[in-house]
Amino acid sequence: MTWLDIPAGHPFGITTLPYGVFSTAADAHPRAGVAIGEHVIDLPAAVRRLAPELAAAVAGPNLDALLASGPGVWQALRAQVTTWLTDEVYRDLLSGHLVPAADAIMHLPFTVADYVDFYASEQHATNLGKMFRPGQDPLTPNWKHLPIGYHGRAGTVVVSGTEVARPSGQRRTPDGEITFGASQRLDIEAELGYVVGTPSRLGEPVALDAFPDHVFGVCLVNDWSARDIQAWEYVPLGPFLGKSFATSISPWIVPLAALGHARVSPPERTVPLLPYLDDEKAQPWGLDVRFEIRLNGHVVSNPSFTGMYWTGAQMLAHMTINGASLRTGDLFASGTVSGGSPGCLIELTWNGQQPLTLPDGSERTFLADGDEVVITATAPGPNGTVVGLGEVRGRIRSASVG
Ligand SMILES: O=C(O)/C=C/C(=O)CC(=O)CC(=O)O
Ligand SMILES: [Ca+2]
Ligand SMILES: [Mg+2]
Repeated sequence: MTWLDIPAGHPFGITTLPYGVFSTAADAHPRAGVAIGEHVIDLPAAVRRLAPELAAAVAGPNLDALLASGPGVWQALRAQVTTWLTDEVYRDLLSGHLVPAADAIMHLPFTVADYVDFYASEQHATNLGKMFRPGQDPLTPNWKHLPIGYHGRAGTVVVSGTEVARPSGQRRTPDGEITFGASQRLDIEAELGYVVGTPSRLGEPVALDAFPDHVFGVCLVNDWSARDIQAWEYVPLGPFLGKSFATSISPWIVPLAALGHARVSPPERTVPLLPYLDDEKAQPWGLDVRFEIRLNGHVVSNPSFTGMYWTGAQMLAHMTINGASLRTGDLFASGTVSGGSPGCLIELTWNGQQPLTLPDGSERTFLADGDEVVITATAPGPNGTVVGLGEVRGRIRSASVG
């Protein structure tokens, strides 16, 4: 129990303690913070006062130093923050370092090194296969042998709240004409992102059970996708400009330590896996995370992460099995989460053939200029608590070209 007044069931209760980067009107320096209820702990200031031995890990304008400091420091800092918030002794000292969350301006929390996007939902892969490759098996022959992924564009990862300009590019019309212009099929993709802290050495794969030694935590990802640009460009090298214009992430990174109660076994594997991916005897890294997607304030879908075929540990093991090294700040995303209900509009409207009707009477197949999408998610915490993953929000503005 914390001495702070937090409404029961708050997604940022004492069992969450996510890390982000904020500034305020009074102090414009971006710095690390921990969200607790309707407040943010000014972490560098609190640590200088209460745990100076950890000061180096929370210094600087972002979470880069904390990510690089490794699991020992991550555990020590989380234990400290928990003690400050639960032991009355710290009440007066810590109160001076609490900022109202409403005053916090959130920034991109870490320097994104490499960005990789996977394709780990069997439901999503099956549906997209049917739409993009009609007449073929929806799942490609490799799908159940390895987590398929591609390298994205790290420099266009933006923090929640950043406006997204509608991309322009080449499309092919149904009668085969090649045209240029603003995307007419702009979509969302609700995903879970994994944030790498501890780097690895070139030439040394990261085994399944080393996942928590390297991954600091998770965030929410909206991998904006221009389906018309994507459908024309993607053969044979995969997604390119249809997905590289912007990827939004939530401002709060929830540490893996907060997700202990959310861990579940992934679905039964119907195809035997090679040893480096075989997690049958390993600790399971499936996660019971429930998403909610709102379009202009209206809930349009509630996908569940729980049945994702591939786990984060398998994605990491696969990403490094060739000896590719990890850097602090690498971000890898799960791919669209479409368990139970879809995590993108192309599935929700079945390739634009079944428009959604919003409560204001307007219809949507894909996103219109001015539309705002908010993705939130929660996971179960200990003793019936809720661990919130916060939100990733973005509004579409009109194309600047075309
Ligand atoms: O099936 C395809 O050709 C492509 C599908 C996607 O758009 C996949 C993607 O970005 C990964 C994902 O989010 O699942
Ligand atoms: Ca994606
Ligand atoms: Mg993207």
